[in-house]
Amino acid sequence: MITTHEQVRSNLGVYLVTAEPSTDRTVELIMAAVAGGVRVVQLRDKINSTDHRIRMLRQIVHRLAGSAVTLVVNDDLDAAAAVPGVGIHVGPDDLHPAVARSRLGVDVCIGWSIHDLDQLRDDQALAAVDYVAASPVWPTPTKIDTSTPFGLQGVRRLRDRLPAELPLVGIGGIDLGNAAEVIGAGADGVAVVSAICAADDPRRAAQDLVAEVDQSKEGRS
Ligand SMILES: Cc1ncc(COP(=O)(O)OP(=O)(O)O)c(N)n1
Ligand SMILES: Cc1nc(C(=O)O)sc1CCOP(=O)(O)O
Ligand SMILES: [Mg+2]
Repeated sequence: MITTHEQVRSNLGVYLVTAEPSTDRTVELIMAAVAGGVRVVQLRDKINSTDHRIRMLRQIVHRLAGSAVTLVVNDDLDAAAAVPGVGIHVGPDDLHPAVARSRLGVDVCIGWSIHDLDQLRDDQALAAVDYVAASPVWPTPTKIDTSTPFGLQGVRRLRDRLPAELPLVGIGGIDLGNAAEVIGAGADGVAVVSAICAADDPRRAAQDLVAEVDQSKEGRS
């Protein structure tokens, strides 16, 4: 039996977090990114309603049928619970990951943002999640209410202190020019919004990032 940690690890990686708000164009953007090699996707839309997110998730699940892509929704437990196969990403100011796990079961992916190393004392949270995110690695105009950036040294420290089996992704200010450094610091993947969503050719942007990340991971092993 493959655990969701192992599945998520094998799908990382480049992790697409969608730009807000979500529309039909978001679904096409996800398909382009997946065609470019992305295997983990988060629908992030804090503007629209749960009903809207559920409709978006159903469309995305339908279009991704038969693929092994990991799909999560940001923050919204009711939306995740309404659509089989959809997991959730939560931060320290959201519901606790153990609450999400008890509602969603063991077969979907649950991710958790780490804003500071003190959160590593929360054994229940670490036991409930399939990956953690270093949040943020660098400052980003895409989300301005972040905590103090980890930087590469912070990512290394976080990797050293995490349970070895728990995948780590970096998020915040990551693009083709610096993704390799985040992987070099010990991350298993990079999560991006603008590097794919703001690209003229999202499929090509995803492909280039995936190639860069894959090459950096090979160089590490
Ligand atoms: C992969 C990933 N990492 C971090 C975040 C940020 O989560 P959070 O701190 O809860 O902030 P919001 O996204 O809810 O504004 C994320 N969404 N995805
Ligand atoms: C959704 C999100 N969460 C962050 C965190 O630090 O927790 S940073 C972020 C946005 C990342 O956007 P971009 O790739 O354009 O920098
Ligand atoms: Mg959140």
